[in-house]
Amino acid sequence: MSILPPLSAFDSSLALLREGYAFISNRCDRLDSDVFATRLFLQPTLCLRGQAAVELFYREERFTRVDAAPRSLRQTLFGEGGVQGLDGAAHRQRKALFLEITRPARVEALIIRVEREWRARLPSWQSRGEIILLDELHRLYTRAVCDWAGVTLAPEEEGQRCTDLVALLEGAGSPGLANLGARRARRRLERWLGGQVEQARKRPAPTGSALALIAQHREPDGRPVSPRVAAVELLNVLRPTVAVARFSTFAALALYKQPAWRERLRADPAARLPFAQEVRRFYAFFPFTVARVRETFEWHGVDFRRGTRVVLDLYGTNRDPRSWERPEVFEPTRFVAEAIPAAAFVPQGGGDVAHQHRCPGEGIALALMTSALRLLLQDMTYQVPTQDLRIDLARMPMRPASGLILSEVQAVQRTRSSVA
Ligand code: HEM
Repeated sequence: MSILPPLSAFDSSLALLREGYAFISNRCDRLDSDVFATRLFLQPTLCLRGQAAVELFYREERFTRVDAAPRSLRQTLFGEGGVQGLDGAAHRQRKALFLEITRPARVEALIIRVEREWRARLPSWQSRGEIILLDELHRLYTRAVCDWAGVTLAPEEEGQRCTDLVALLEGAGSPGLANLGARRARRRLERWLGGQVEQARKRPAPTGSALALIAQHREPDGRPVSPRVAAVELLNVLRPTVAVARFSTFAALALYKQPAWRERLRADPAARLPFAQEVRRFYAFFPFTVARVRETFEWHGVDFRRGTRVVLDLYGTNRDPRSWERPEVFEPTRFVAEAIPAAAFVPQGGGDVAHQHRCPGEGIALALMTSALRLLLQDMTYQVPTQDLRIDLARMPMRPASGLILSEVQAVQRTRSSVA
């Protein structure tokens, strides 16, 4: 028996595109329920929000990821055959590869490259009147992550590869032409990286690089992954690392909006981590994540029928007033003072990273964000001119409209004592 609250619309896809990040929360609030049934893109769908829902969603015996994401996302954001669509032993083996790639020592090596690249670009930023931080960070992270991953990127192709990587993010959540552009970008990127995997199998790539580890990876049956699937997995490292540019830009935006925190973070490097955590909670990237019901079961009086698509609201969970005091206020100290329940804070998914689909890139995201804060606070001075900083919740992934324009950038001469 199901006691689902009724929703009047036959299909809610247009409402989803109109309301974006707020789509699930708006309905949960209205229906006073953490679960509701609807149709999205003509498929029956259950939408979930909140801590208890997160705990349910990450039970592997309840849900599968095979064939879960809509085709339009698989052909743009994720690719076909990657870790996101695997279950069980195949998933665990592939996931172990990502945990190897994102080990803390490797993340440190990435940060060294990013900081070197950032400092090298300061004179050019200084000579231009204004820069758009989001665009600059996309370029900078593309260069640094390719070098770090062992991927050859000629200087003349940096612009196009960066544009394609960003198109995967921007096009995935949009209908029409942008989505078509993202599909084309994926085909170009997979061809390019598939070629590099084939090369790496003949003449090994730098030891320990993501390219080398992925090229050498074996499936549970002992066979190597095909060059195309290897390219999908390499893109699963490059694309989201470039995407952290958004979180770093939001960190810069939060510094601008919170001048008192600016001073505090300058004086106290340890406060930068809780600040970055609050940026991940307050601003957002992935609105939702998706699975399908493995076998029919009942939860809170609601039927979860086998095969039904289920969408978990990450954004709404991170702002759920039952878990967060004054969730609409940007307040980094909540990450210092309070013990945060794991299922309440899910900007990059929940559950256990080795066994479930939680993002393996949280260490990279936090390290890149705290490094961006360090560079913005210590290595440069700049102004934030008047501009359109509004954030449109219907635009997925979200961004400040202007991309955050910085003007009058000046490099700060570093002395030994200024390096923290
Ligand atoms: C902007 C920062 C990032 C955000 C917001 C983000 C968010 C997410 C989310 C929401 C998921 C899905 C969780 C789920 O379905 O349960 C995910 C999965 C994943 N992320 Fe990230 N991520 C970010 C950065 C990274 C980075 C830097 C990497 C680089 C290694 C990465 C690699 C992956 C992979 C491979 C998966 C699939 C994991 C699996 O299916 O087991 N992500 N991410």
